[in-house]
Order: sequence, then C-alpha cells, then structure tokens
Amino acid sequence: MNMKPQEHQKRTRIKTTTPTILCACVINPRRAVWHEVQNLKGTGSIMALAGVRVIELAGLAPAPFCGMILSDFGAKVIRVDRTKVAMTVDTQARGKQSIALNLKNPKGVAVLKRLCVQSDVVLEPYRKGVMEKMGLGPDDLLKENPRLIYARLTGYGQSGSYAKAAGHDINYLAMSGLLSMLGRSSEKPYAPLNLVADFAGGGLMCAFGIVLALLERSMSGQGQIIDASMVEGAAYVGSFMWKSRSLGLWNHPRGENLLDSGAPFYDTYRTSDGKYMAVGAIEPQFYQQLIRGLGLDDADLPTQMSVSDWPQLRETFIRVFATKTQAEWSQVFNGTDACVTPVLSLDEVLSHPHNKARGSFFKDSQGEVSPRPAPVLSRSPAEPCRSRDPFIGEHTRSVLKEYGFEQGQIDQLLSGGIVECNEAKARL
Ligand SMILES: C[C@H](CCC[C@@H](C)[C@H]1CC[C@H]2[C@@H]3[C@H](O)C[C@@H]4C[C@H](O)CC[C@]4(C)[C@H]3C[C@H](O)[C@]12C)C(=O)SCCNC(=O)CCNC(=O)[C@H](O)C(C)(C)COP(=O)(O)OP(=O)(O)OC[C@H]1O[C@@H](n2cnc3c(N)ncnc32)[C@H](O)[C@@H]1OP(=O)(O)O
Repeated sequence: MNMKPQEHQKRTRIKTTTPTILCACVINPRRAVWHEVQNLKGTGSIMALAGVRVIELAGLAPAPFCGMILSDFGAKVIRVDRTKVAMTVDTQARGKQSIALNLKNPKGVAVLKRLCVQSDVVLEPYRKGVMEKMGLGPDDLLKENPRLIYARLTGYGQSGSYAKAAGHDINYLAMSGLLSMLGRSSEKPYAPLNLVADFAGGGLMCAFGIVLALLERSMSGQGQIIDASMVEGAAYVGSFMWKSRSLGLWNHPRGENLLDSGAPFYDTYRTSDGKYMAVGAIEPQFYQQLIRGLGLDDADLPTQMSVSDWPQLRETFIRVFATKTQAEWSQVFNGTDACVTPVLSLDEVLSHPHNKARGSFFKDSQGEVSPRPAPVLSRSPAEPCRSRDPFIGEHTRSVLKEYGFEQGQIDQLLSGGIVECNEAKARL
C-alpha cells in the first residue's frame, strides 16, 4: 500500500490519456473490452472503478466522502465548486479535480450539462428541488445522457413531508430511530460524532448505490436515479437493532443493555495514566480470559450475565484498570483472547504494530495521516492519491479541455465569470 510518487503518476496518466477506452470497461458489458483495458496497462492492476467519470457537486461532508471513496477506487472525480469562493470546506477531496462554475448563470448550467453528457455519474448533495430549479434535474440530464447515474444524497430523501427541510447528521440519526438507543444509562441520547448518518448511512451507502447502478448498467445499458436518504441509510446500517430485538438484546433502558455500555465487560476503562482500554469480552471463554488478565478470581465475582450485579462488577473493573498504565494493560492482554485493546488516538494509530504491519494508515505528501481505503481488494486494490487536495478551480481549464471545449470557448467562459481558474495558486 506504500504507493510511490511514480505510481501515482502512472495512475493519473492512465486515466487521462485513455479515458474513452477505459470508460468502455464500465459502459460496455462485453468482456473483450475489459481485456483490452487490462492490456493497456500491461502489468499491475487496474482499480475497480477505473474509467468511471463522476461529477460531484460540492457539498458539506457526506457527498465529499462518497466522492472520495469513488476516487480512491479509481474513478475520475471532478468536484464542481462555486465561483467567488476562496476556500473549500471539502476535506475529503483526495484524488479529485476541481472546476469552479457559476450555476446561477444559464451558461454555467450549459457547461455542467455538457460535462454530465460525457460522464457516468453525477452526485448532488442539495436540498430537494435545487437541481430542478437550475434546470439540472434528472429529467434534464437523463434526457441527454440516458446512461447517466444520477445520485441524490439528502437527509430525508426526495419525497415525504421532510424532504425539503434543512438538517444535519444528528437530525437524520434521530429520525432513523437509532439515536434513541445511543447514550449511557440515565443520560440523554448522544450522537457518536457525525459518523452514522453522514458517513455510514450517507456517503458510504450512496457510493454503494452508485456501484450497484454501474453494475446494473453494464447489463441494461441504462442509467437511473439514486435516492439516498441518510435517515434510511443510517437505519439500514442499523438493521441489526430491529432484527435483534427478538433476542432480548434491547429489553432494558438505554445504556443498560449488553452492547450499549450496560454490561461491564463491554465498556471502556480509565488507566492509571489517564488513557483508556476497550473491553469487549462477551462470550464466556473470552470473559474468563479478561478475569484472568485482570488478576481476579472468578469465585469472588458474581456470574457474568447477572444483570443486577453489573454495577458492582463494573466498580471492580474500574478499580483494577486504574492500577496500571495503558501500555501495561496492553502488554497483559496482547496475544490473549480477552478482547481487550487500547483506545488509540488518531495520532497513535499509525505507529501501532498491528496497523503498521498492515499499512492500515498512510501519510500523504503533506505528511497528513489518514486511513487507507477499505476493504482491500486482492487484484485491484484502491490506490489513494498522495498529492495535496485541489484548490477551488485548479483544474477548470484542463477539465474543460478534456471535455471538448475549444480554447476560445474557455476564454469566453473565463472572461464572463461563468468559470474561474486557479492554476496560478496551485503553482505557488
Ligand atoms: C454535521 C455535518 C456538517 C458538518 C460540516 C462542517 C464540517 C462544516 C459546516 C459549516 C462549516 C464552517 C462554515 O462554512 C464557516 C467556515 C467557512 C470557512 O471556509 C472554513 C471554516 C468554517 C468554520 C467551516 C468549517 C467546516 O467546514 C463547517 C463547520 C452534516 O450533517 S452535513 C449533512 C448536511 N445535510 C445534507 O447534506 C442533506 C442535503 N442537503 C441539504 O439539506 C442542504 O443542502 C443543507 C445542507 C441543509 C444546506 O442548505 P442550503 O440552504 O445552504 O443549500 P441548498 O438548499 O441545498 O441549496 C444550495 C444552493 O447553492 C446553490 N449552488 C450550488 N452550487 C452552486 C454553484 N456552483 N454556483 C452557484 N450556486 C450554486 C444552489 O443553486 C442553491 O441555491 P438556492 O439556495 O438559491 O436554491
């Protein structure tokens, strides 16, 4: 996974010099085309989404993540930014290009249509009706490119009484039912960052929908509209919560069940150096190893599943964990099946021996650490771009050229303020 700079250049070169043929691997269902694509490269692997062209309209967090996933796995992702904006809030722009385009102007709308005609996917993160108002709704775009996959990533979906309402992760999580289950005993519901709705139920689910639609298109030859609601995506990710109710897993109030921090053997504990250990010793054989590691005698303790004794058992665990540092406890439990691990910070993950051995995190050219794309595909793994993120409008000129705009047309768009170019800033 340690990609050298030359490898990244190779990745870029392949995508930019052979777009038509590479596109065909997704567009054309015939296997022969795929072989032709493979032969182009000769050695090594072609990423799973190589040749897929994505137009991502700039959004806040979920759509940028969706675009980054597609880019990591080989798609060419062009982010459409607004003009007259100095700085992007997209921190998930890895491998993307940026074009700055004024969509409030009909000429800007015409440019976007032209980009979408030659693309496989358009990803839009706006409130219901915004795209239609600009003349860029699915009817407008699919009419011109029936193979287009039109992905709409919103909080509440394209229908229903909330469809047009503003909202953020916490609202979608609340509406999914899941937020009611999150939080400690006797405390109010607690949103685990904006992970569940924005990213798992939103960006990731939308990327999954896009990949499904691309797969389906390779058989039908047709595009389609994806209505990705973060409420529904989050709920779907949480299907287990509904499906496992029959097991009695959630019979107690919030924070008092097996997996919601109710059980003392499924919780975190503070260590003597102010760090934490995570304990997930559910099964009896693993629980026994936890007890052994803590230096406790089972005979002195209540039985593991005696719910009424959990508060007392928790107090014992709190007291014992506080006697050693995180490093000491890690050493005690390392190599056992006690299901006890250190709670690592974002800064610590890179150097943990397990993560290090797998290359689970990597540094980009700016020295910034981030998780490597998951999952790992054996023949065609993702190759995340290591260069810095694009400036707004950095690729305006090159994208327009690539999509067949003449130099004169580009100059007119620039002088009319329909597009903006920031190549100079990129060179600084
Ligand atoms: C919890 C998360 C959100 C976390 C994000 C944070 C990380 C960031 C949020 C705020 C940022 C800070 C802030 O920006 C201030 C600083 C700026 C500075 O540059 C950096 C530091 C900042 C402190 C900055 C730091 C961080 O980046 C932030 C803290 C979430 O939950 S995200 C999920 C949100 N929900 C959705 O995505 C669901 C679908 N979308 C919506 O419901 C709406 O879009 C939304 C999000 C409610 C916003 O509604 P809004 O009214 O603003 O927009 P829309 O109705 O969708 O309409 C879009 C309009 O934009 C026009 N438009 C679009 N593209 C173009 C273009 N290229 N040219 C011209 N115009 C364009 C479009 O026509 C619409 O116009 P109209 O309003 O006239 O129809």
